[in-house]
Amino acid sequence: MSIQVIPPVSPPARVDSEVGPLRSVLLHRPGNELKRLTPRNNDQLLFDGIPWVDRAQDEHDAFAALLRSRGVEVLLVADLLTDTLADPRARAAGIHAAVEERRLGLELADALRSHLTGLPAATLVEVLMSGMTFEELPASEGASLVRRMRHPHDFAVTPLPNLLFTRDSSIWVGDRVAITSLTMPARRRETSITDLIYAYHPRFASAGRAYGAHSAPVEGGDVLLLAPGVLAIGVGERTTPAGAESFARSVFADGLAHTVLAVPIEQRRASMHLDTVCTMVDVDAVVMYPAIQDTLSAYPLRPTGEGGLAVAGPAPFLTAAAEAMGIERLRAIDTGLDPVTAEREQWDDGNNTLALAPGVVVAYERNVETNTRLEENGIEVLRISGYELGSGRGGPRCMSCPLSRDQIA
Ligand SMILES: NC(=[NH2+])NCCC[C@H](N)C(=O)O
Repeated sequence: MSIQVIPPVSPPARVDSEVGPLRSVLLHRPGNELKRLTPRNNDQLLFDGIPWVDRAQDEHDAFAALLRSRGVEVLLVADLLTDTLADPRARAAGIHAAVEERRLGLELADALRSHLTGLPAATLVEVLMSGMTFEELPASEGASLVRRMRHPHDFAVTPLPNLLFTRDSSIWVGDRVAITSLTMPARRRETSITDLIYAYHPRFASAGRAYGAHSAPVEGGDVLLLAPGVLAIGVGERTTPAGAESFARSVFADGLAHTVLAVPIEQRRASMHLDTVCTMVDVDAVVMYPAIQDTLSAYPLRPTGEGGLAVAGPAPFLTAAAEAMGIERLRAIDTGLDPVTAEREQWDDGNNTLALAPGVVVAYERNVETNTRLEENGIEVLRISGYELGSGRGGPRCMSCPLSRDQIA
């Protein structure tokens, strides 16, 4: 008698909330792109330090292992991108996005394109993620003025160290994926990679798109799916008011939401995204940076019958959110910290938790006080170390893009 092996079925891509049991997630294991960081370029590349890459990889592997041990399927960007580049259209598009003719000049851009076209998929993936210096270009390519005048260590293809933060470059809302529009020049090309994966990887062949080819800036770290049909969008250093407005229009037009709360956040690095100051830890609870708890506000946006947008508020965030979610109260778990500890732990992404299920979150272990208060409030905290990962200013939520969550019962 033969035993039939039934292959594991991938859960369908669909995300309706921040806390529904997590089934599948997109991560990026940091690689050689982090080795491009130097004290001269780290500010521009949005890192606050120079990570020890091997250790960052170990920490990331432990994060992925924790998720797997909890039954979450972990997909990695590099693997998906390698499969994706088997399609010649994907290769051409990836190369097109990586070669900046304006910076390289016609001569060198042509030479670089033909060089990249000839590379095997695995090497091309490496170049698309880690970039390429002028020195690394084969000597035969492009005897251009640009090449002669640039420093050998300058980048012919810029590296993408922030790929690690998969949260920001695509977002699932319901059964559709939105490719975001990233604000900072150092990150813009990341969306060409997510775009290719969702367009050409067989796994996502049937995925519908949200937010079309809009260009007003919206980053995934600013978008919280508070409840099915209710989104909060932070507006600050990254997502602009125009971005929040056009994202709202688009999710309304697609019937993916009935309310979007536009939430002003301070325009500074410490609070670059809404998820740096507030993340959901349960169906009716958030962990929030205490300093903003009383002042955070929201402009509720709703569709009008004729395809327009009604803008209300501003109203206190917690009240507006609870009303839109149809619950009596959205609890902001009081981490009860003194202002200095709160500020230190917020900086280290203490408020940036990833929910694996209602009341179960992944958090950086270093934020001892915040984690203790979460536990005192009945939240299960799964700790990971992030001493090296954290130098990019991102925690467990930033480093993960949920592809599939179960509905909340
Ligand atoms: N969702 C987030 N909070 N992402 C953090 C992104 C950090 C990254 N270095 C940046 O500045 O863009």
